[in-house]
Amino acid sequence: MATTGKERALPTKVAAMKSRKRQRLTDSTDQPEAPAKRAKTAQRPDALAWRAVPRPDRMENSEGLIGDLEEVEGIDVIKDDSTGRVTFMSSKPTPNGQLGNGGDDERLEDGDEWSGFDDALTEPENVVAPASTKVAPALEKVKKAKQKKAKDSQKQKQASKASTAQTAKTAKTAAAFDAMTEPIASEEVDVSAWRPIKLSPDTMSSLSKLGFANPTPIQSAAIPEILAGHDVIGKASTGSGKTLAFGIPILERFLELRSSAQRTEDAKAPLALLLAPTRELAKQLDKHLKALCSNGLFERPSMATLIGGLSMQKQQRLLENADIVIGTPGRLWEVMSAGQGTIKALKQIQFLVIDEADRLLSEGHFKEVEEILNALDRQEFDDDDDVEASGVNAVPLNQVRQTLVFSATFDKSLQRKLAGKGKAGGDLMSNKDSMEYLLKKLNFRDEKPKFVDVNPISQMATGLKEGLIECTGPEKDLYLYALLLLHRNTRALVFTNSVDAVRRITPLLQNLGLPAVALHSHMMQKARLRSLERFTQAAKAGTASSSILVATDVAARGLDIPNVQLVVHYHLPRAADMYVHRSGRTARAGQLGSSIIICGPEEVAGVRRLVAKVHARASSEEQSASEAAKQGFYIRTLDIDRRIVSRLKPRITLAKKLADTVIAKEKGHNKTEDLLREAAEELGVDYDSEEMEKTDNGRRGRGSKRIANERNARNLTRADVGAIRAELRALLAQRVNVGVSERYLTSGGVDVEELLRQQENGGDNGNGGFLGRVGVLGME
Ligand SMILES: Nc1ncnc2c1ncn2[C@@H]1O[C@H](COP(=O)(O)OP(=O)(O)OP(=O)(O)O)[C@@H](O)[C@H]1O
Repeated sequence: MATTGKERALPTKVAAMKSRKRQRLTDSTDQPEAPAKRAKTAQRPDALAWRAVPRPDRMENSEGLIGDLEEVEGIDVIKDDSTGRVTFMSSKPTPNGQLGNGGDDERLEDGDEWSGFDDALTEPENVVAPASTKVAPALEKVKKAKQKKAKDSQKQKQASKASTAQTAKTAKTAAAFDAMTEPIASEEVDVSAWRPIKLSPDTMSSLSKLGFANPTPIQSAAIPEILAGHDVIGKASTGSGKTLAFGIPILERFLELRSSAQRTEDAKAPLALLLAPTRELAKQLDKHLKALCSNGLFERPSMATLIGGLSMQKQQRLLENADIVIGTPGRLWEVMSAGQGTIKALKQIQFLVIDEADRLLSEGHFKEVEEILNALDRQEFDDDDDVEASGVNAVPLNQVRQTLVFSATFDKSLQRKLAGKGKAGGDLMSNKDSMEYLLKKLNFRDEKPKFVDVNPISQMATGLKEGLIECTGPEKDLYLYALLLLHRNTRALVFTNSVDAVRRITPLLQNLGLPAVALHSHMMQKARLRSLERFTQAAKAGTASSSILVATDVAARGLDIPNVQLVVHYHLPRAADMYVHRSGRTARAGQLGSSIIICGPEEVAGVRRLVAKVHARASSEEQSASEAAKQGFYIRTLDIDRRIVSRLKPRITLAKKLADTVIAKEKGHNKTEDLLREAAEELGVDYDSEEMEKTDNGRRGRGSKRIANERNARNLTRADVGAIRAELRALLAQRVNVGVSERYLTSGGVDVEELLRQQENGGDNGNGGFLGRVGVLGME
């Protein structure tokens, strides 16, 4: 194939890239023509209008090995399969300039490599589209031509059908996030309490429309420091408004630059870069900030949210014009390193925000975070602009930006150091994935960033009540059921430590007539969103119906789901900070909520220590756990009347049988797994940590018994299953006599809370016969 002189000079790798690109271009031949749109003539390749393009950032350090890159637009590459001959057909622009000129209408159609979320979720309607498309434009154009040609009448019909379904899906998926981030109020409120912070009238009016009458403590404390230009490390309890603590100053700076016309279209670089550990949290940041900016009369900042599952090209284009960039480290690094001039643009950011900082580390994102930070800090000069030679004193990049780090939890010893009370010295760089190391890498511009800790005594929300329920391992399901029955008409989040436990408990609760949905990391992204949507919709509706989300720790951090009143730790959290984050899904934004741990008798002492540690003062980090416990916080055991719980047992037994049947049949087809499982059983070892439910102190749990149950369940016939179902239905409709009066519990119809309220108000046996003061589970 003939090539341009320049192209011949390229190394093999780049030539191969081009050749791959062209190979893909030949696909256009299998689509019907759209003659009205173009007039084509065969051209010699070297006669095509090749145009130089900048090298992707990742290739910048190629030390001259890679020659110039070029691209060409508006051509079709036709390959004759029989001769292998390739012809380049140039396409003349149509009179309205729609083909090959990067016009708006084309942009609306591209980026169709949807894989995960819907486009509407990521393309903010206020984003001004880039004037020219720099990313692989030839490929883009031909793809669009291909789409246009493909619109024959039959396909059009299918497309319109699909698009209707897609629109519905888009709206639905978007709704899941909407629900998570719904502003608290939509009526304007008096915001005079914000005056001491000295915000602009635009921001004040936004806050008023959001219904946020008062700043939260972290907002009061952090915003002035950030506005004064300091680096800030912010710690505040879960649900306390940390997002706007950094979001408001970013908006303020945006408005300031806009009004002083410093931020012209020509010199536009992103103002802020926000890193979040998960896709859900990145989307949530996006929604919170949009909500803040959407109520004012000002022009909103453009936002680009870079997360996996979406078209890279589209994200790169969004980035070109973004004021605020939000991303998960993996995708952000991918986009940064493949982009052209992206790193250079991001070096100019004025704010770098690390949200849920400790989770970034626990999610194993450290390497990417490190790459991003290194790239942002690398000082670069034009080829002939050697610093030493020129004697130019460049402004260090970290001086250009403020760094803001936020979380609800920080390691206690780190907190002490940040607060200036820790021991000096120590090898900070030795523990490479520690928070301390991250903070070192962050290269703050202040010698000492401001550590804003608005809750040094407790990391827990003030409206949170905590308690524990003591029962043996095999009784956990029973007690969970009893607890959820007692909390009918509430939104409850049940946390487990394994995906398998979620898979088992969810159908178990559903069989018992409770509206449970599952959320874990092995679910497809769309299924995760669907679960969240079902849960949040119920939560948002605020109806009397209950709603239960059974989840792994994937849901533990940051998610702002409104109106969750109860968090249950079915398994003990693996670390103290996880207890804080899980419990933080309730009692948010000044509301009330309960967090209840279900644990075995042998675990109680450990649980008490864990909870006491969480409540212990940051300054007393060196004290022993028992000392911390003595300090005051003592998590109470909630008494549940065992006689009553035992009456629920037959229901649980049947519901478990049913759930086991479904699980066993699902697994039934996997012979290898069975063989491995049985072999492991014979050897008396765990087959898989997720398959074999363990007790939380690491001892072997009920795995063997469950395998036997599953085997039995697999052998059940359809008639057997039908009989169990009928038996369970009958049981669920029956009274569970509390032994004191004709009170009863069922899975439906009876409002247990009402029942117990009556008892509290002087009904027979004021103690309820079932639970001690159930309204707050004895936690008043
Ligand atoms: N000043 C305010 N007044 C009332 N509500 C607020 C205020 N600021 C934020 N909120 C609301 O409080 C809720 C919790 O805020 P946010 O998600 O920022 O908490 P967070 O501290 O980041 O929590 P987490 O640590 O769990 O991530 C949100 O729904 C938010 O809209």
